[in-house]
Amino acid sequence: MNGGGRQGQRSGATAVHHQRQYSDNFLDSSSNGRWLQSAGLQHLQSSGNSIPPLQDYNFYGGGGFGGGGQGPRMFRNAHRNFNGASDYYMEPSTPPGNYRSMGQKKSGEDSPSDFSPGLLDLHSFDTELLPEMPVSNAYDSASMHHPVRNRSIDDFEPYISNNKQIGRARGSENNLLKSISVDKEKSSSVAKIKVVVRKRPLNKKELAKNEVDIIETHHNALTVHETKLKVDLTEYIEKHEFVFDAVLNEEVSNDEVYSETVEPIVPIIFQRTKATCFAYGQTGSGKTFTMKPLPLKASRDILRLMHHTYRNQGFQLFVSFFEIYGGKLFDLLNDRKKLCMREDGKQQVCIVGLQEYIVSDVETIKELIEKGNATRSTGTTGANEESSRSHAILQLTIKRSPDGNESKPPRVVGKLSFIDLAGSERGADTTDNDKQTRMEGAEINKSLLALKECIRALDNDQGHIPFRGSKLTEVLRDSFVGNSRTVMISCISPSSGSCEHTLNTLRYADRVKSLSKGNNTKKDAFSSNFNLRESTTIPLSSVTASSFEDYTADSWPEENEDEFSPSEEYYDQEKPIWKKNGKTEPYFTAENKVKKPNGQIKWKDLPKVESKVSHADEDLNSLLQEEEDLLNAHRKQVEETMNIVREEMELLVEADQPGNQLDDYITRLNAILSQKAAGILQLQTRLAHFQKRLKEHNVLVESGY
Ligand SMILES: Nc1ncnc2c1ncn2[C@@H]1O[C@H](COP(=O)(O)OP(=O)(O)OP(=O)(O)O)[C@@H](O)[C@H]1O
Repeated sequence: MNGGGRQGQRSGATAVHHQRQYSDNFLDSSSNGRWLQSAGLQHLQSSGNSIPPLQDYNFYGGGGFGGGGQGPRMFRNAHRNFNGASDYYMEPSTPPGNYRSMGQKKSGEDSPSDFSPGLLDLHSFDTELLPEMPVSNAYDSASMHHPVRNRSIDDFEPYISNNKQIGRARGSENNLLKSISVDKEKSSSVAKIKVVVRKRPLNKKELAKNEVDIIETHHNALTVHETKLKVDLTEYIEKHEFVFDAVLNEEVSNDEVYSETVEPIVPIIFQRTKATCFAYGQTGSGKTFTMKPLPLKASRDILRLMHHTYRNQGFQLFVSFFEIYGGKLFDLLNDRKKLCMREDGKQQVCIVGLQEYIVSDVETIKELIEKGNATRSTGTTGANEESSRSHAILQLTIKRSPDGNESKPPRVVGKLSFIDLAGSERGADTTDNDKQTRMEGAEINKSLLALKECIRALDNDQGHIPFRGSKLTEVLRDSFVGNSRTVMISCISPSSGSCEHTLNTLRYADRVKSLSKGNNTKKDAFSSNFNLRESTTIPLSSVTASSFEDYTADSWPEENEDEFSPSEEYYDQEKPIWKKNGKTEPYFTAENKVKKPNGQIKWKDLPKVESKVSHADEDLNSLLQEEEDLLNAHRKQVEETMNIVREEMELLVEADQPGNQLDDYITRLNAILSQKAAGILQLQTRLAHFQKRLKEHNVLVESGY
């Protein structure tokens, strides 16, 4: 998680050792601010604006949701004032307040609602009166469960009118309201899973190390330019191409990120849907920077809807905020009270004791978010000075009393969850870290591994999805099943030094993308996995370090739309392998003369019998092309397998701590690898067959047939 401005502690933040300090300094998200920031000159940025724009994440202080800013970090390693393994799991700093266990529920009140459960379903609480909660001394402004004040949209105006982007805010409001009133049904057309990639700018550290930007973005696609070494140690560039639902480059503001990701799903949560937005990526890639402003922007839109479109319909908005740290749950709005996660009889996840606050204005939500962020666990990693060491989950829940009868306890209508995942680090990056950080890393990697297992299981249409592998996956369960919407924001660093991490993140994102509705056929899923039309070999000497764009324009071969797709070939092995645009074609036709991926033809390999039979060239070329495509598919298989092995091994090594049950993972990994090995063997057999045919063909041509 990113360090935020922390020059003065806000009055609302209770001063406990793990809390962050805040300042109202912020970096303008205007292009000027961004320029200064990316140039490492943020200290030159004016901090005199006392009322920053609502949409500026930096207004909300330090890291975590709503935080930001670049001020000096006063509390480094905030959660590490203790040493040694025995102190690893931090206990809540205050005793439980109004703790109410599942067992205390009155029987018969657990009536099922007629809507689908939300993430971290709180049905057990929704169907009974919410507990009376004390108003925190340190947090008076956030009145808990006070009646909705029924503020109208006009209540927001004074705040917004101070905002230099008022026009934009109103525009956005109009868009939102219009889109809902015109067609509520449209909400059902929002993609079930949307995968967005966000690239951050190079940071000071990377620039100082002369690292270059290796990510080229274009619309919803991006290309990673990976520098590799041949066996003779000459360098070449390998291109990896990916396509996602959206690709946001370093120029894109947090406002635009919101419009692209969360804004479209806000109206849906009034339609009995649960939605989740989570950020994934290596440590320091920009997850917190991206996630922080989203909940506040979303709650502003939710409140607008409640005050306009759904005025007087009895909707209420609740906020809760907790973290998963060291495999345990802590309430970030209740002095890190330790929470229990339980499954009810309907396999719905409940978080027992989680404090919810009823809110009716943006200010209160902002303060709650600040409070939660201040309480969140952070530490320093090799790649990020102030890294999120926990998964933070902020939930906005809409509830309503059944039949509009306010004497009845409100029930969940919909829920929007924001998950800022802790950053993953490879074992290789963690050598400088202390024991505490390494253990945190192990726990984080274990949960990310479990998440990956779930995604893989869903991808493979496995009957059993191992959601119970970690607390994180239990929490995320509802994001992937049932009536839900999920937005995954994959954050990537542009730097050459992070290439391997970036490719891992993008492959992970690609896997999640393949779960998306309308995109979930095996073929699509796997062809998306094979978006990696890599392996364009180019001498590095001809590439200027900073300008891949120029290089692409001038020297790189055009992508051929008709290019053979090895993915289809491999995963659809019952069909003939020669396919163009999805159509099967005969092996030996003149039309099959397809450019090689690198635009070259290996004429020197061709036998010297060309002119005797006119169509022999074409046949031969087709055969050679087929052979080459097979080789490419084979190479990709091997590479993919190696990537899986490397990735998994790193995660396994990191997660291999006493108490972690890794047998399951290892068994599953073995199964995956066996499957891959079988695929490779099959390709090798086919390749041998082709080589035999090629030989026969040469014999025929040489003998004049
Ligand atoms: N799009 C961006 N534009 C400008 N700066 C960015 C952007 N994304 C991230 N940064 C900066 O990069 C640094 C790391 O970002 P951040 O803390 O969000 O990473 P993270 O992925 O949350 O890391 P961790 O997982 O370790 O918590 C911060 O200084 C942040 O301000």
